[in-house]
Amino acid sequence: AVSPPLLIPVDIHFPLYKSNCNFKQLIESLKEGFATPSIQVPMRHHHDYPNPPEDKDSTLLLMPAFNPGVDAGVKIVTVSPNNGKYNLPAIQGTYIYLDAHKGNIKAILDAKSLTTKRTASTSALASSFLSREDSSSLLMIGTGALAKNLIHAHTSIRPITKVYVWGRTIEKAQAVCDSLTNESYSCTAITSIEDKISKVDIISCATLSPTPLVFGKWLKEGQHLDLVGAYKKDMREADDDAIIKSSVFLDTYQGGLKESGDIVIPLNNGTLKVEDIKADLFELCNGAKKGRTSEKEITYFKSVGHALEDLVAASYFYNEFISNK
Ligand SMILES: NC(=O)C1=CN([C@@H]2O[C@H](COP(=O)(O)OP(=O)(O)OC[C@H]3O[C@@H](n4cnc5c(N)ncnc54)[C@H](OP(=O)(O)O)[C@@H]3O)[C@@H](O)[C@H]2O)C=CC1
Ligand SMILES: O=C(O)C1=NCCCC1
Repeated sequence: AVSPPLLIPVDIHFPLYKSNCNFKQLIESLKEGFATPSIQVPMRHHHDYPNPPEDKDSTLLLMPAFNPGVDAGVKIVTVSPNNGKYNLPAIQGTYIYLDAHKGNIKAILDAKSLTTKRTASTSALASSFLSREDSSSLLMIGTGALAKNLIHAHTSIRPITKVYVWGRTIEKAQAVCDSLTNESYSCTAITSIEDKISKVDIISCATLSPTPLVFGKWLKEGQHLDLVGAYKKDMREADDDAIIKSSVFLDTYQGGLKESGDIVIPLNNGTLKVEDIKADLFELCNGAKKGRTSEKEITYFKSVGHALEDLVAASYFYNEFISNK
């Protein structure tokens, strides 16, 4: 008898992500994914656990998703919020990408890179529905692993000519700008959010801040706010006034309504009602609901991350790997 072929999973690491991420294509794949009803995503496990050597809890996320007959996967990531002081990323982990028919493991992917690419692309997908089409300036708040990817993703879908970066230290903001060479936009490190925030079209915020950095009093008509950090109920990046002035959208109702202080705090204090939330990405991508409806509207997009994004991105990078072998 002939034994079945040994299926050896491929190992996908940082260099492939770096050289093979076409944001426009990944954004389009995510749009198709959010409009594909067969993909199933159970509520993720979100466990906060004490981290005695630090003064802050860490978080463990277990994120499965499956597209029956096609593929499946599960991400295991930790968030260690004090890692900046050890020069380590806050998000680390692994993604196991599976064949959904026979169950074999097709690939093991580095989850830090997978997460930065898919999260940035998801923000840009939301922006494609929510920001003004003529948006020409972007303020990036945060200088971590996501910052550069968010800049690449946002600039891939809008005619942005000016990017500003704010971080807790100007050196880190400058380092983000220095890493963006030969781009079609200028990049300027800034020392005060307040100085620039009212003058830009898109504001993207990806930090570990427990308290708001974006205040509604600074927001102007027509702006789009992209909030990526605040992954726990006691964290937030924007205040109640930002909610009051905006049309609110979520990545998904499943996680968005439960996990982030940017939504849970205003829901609990009565500033926001569930029925005020305009749409999530499933509804925007399948055409059930509209995004921006006027030039003057301020749009507020809050993401916490969803396993569908990981499955779609794992499939994208797996196919890139196979076609570049
Ligand atoms: N919505 C989603 O789908 C996802 C969300 N995330 C979240 O996005 C955020 C950014 O992720 P990532 O870039 O990978 O993380 P990094 O650890 O690489 O970077 C964190 C950034 O946050 C800054 N920061 C930390 N504390 C504060 C504070 N109190 N005020 C202002 N800035 C602060 C850090 O500044 P400094 O360098 O000075 O410490 C750094 O710029 C995290 O909260 C993460 O959990 C991540 C993945 C997916
Ligand atoms: O992968 C995700 O999704 C994450 N969401 C919130 C914080 C860390 C990672």
